[in-house]
Amino acid sequence: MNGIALYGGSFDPPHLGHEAVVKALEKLDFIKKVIIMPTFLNPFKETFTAPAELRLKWLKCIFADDEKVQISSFEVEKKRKVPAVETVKAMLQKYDPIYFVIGADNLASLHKWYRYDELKELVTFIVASRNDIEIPPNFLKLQIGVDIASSDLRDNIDISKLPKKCAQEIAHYYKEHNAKQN
Ligand SMILES: Nc1ncnc2c1ncn2[C@@H]1O[C@H](COP(=O)(O)OP(=O)(O)OP(=O)(O)O)[C@@H](O)[C@H]1O
Ligand SMILES: O=C(O)c1ccc[n+]([C@@H]2O[C@H](COP(=O)([O-])O)[C@@H](O)[C@H]2O)c1
Repeated sequence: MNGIALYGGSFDPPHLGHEAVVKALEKLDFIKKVIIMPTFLNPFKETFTAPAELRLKWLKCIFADDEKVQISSFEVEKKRKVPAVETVKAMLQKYDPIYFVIGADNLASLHKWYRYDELKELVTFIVASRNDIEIPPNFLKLQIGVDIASSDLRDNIDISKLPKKCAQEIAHYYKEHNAKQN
């Protein structure tokens, strides 16, 4: 079976940092496909700004011409918080091995993820560098140097930090739904 990178995230909104992670993954010769998995809601979060269906649509638009990328609606369709271990078990029915991709900021809470001891036996983690956070040597490291965060964009949308495709639509949505401005 083929090895895939499973890249989960809120993508609220998707930005150039996410695109850089995907492009870097595509350069790895052991990755045949990148599956982007937008959350309905991150298990550790209580809210989102853009609804899941919209975030899913934007990701499909951004990566429409990228044959190595697939956007999965698996978690969005569940309409609830889905722990990574549940998604991974479902994806393992079709793909093996699975490389689970996270940004380095997620390392601090990784041990608190639902059934982490089980999850870590099922996948190999690839950790994208971010903000000089140290990545322990037992993780595969992906060098990314894009200092952009969705939380900043939700506060202050900046079209130059969004992937070109669909940038106008995404920017328009966050301008309309910015809690700080409204
Ligand atoms: N600029 C970046 N460089 C490297 N990894 C990133 C970057 N932005 C996001 N990631 C990683 O991609 C995944 C999805 O990110 P997410 O959708 O949460 O965006 P975010 O910018 O981290 O959002 P927020 O600011 O709300 O935390 C996470 O694992 C995150 O750590
Ligand atoms: O499984 C868990 O308990 C768990 C807890 C927190 C985050 N995650 C996953 O981490 C990924 C990144 O989330 P985010 O919100 O930082 O983009 C996403 O796929 C989440 O479902 C998973």
